[in-house]
Amino acid sequence: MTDKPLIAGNWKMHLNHLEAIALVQKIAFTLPEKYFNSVDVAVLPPFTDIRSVQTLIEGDKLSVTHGAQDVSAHESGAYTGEVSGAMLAKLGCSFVVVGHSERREHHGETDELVNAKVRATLANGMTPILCVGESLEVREQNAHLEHTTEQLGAALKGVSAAQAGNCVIAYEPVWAIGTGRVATPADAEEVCAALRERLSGDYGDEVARQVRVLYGGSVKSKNIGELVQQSNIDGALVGGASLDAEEFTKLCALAAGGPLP
Ligand SMILES: O=C(CO)COP(=O)(O)O
Repeated sequence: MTDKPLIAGNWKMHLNHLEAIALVQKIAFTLPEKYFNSVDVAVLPPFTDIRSVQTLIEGDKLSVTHGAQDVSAHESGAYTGEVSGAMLAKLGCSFVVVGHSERREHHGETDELVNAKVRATLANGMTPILCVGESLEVREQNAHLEHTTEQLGAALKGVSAAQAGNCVIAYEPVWAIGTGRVATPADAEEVCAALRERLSGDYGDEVARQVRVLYGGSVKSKNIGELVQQSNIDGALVGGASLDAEEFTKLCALAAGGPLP
């Protein structure tokens, strides 16, 4: 519903810090400055790359923003292997992906933990990119709207209207992630509209309008155009296609309304 879409590249567990620098440089080199008036572009590298990406972006005053793929629910302390919100904020992160289905599935993240991570992100002045999405089984039972809106409600428990307005929601159907099987624009729009309606019910129309709702799952340059034309889709969370500078910049340019760089 916002005028300016957000295209966020979730690199997942790919690229070391040197490869990360090369990719951000290629993106910034390929995408002329004027595109950034019409699209926000973010990269979400692994933790080990963030400092290098920050140094490059700040040093060269690039218009690309950056974030992280996860955060600890704890402020600090004896939590071996975890990274706190304060540490990420100090690295200039604007965004943190929270509740990605890969973390829910492989790391047993519950709605309660996702909620704690949303709050940890907000408490440190960053924007959560809160992921929700149904499995194929849930979709086949036609329970996808209920499932995703309940995930949203649970993740935002205790979050104020002002904080909710500063969240990004990403609808990522699990069956569309990394499979090449993109949701149809109509299917994606149906869920994104339901998520916005839930936000409106919980926080009012103004907050619901303010929040960017993204679609994620096999987004490529060939399907981004139709997706961002949907009235409730404000951009995309891109996995595989975000690792290829040419494909990713093409996708960003198309989200900005073109022409191709
Ligand atoms: O999980 C995703 C982004 O967070 C989507 O991944 P793909 O674009 O590779 O399907």
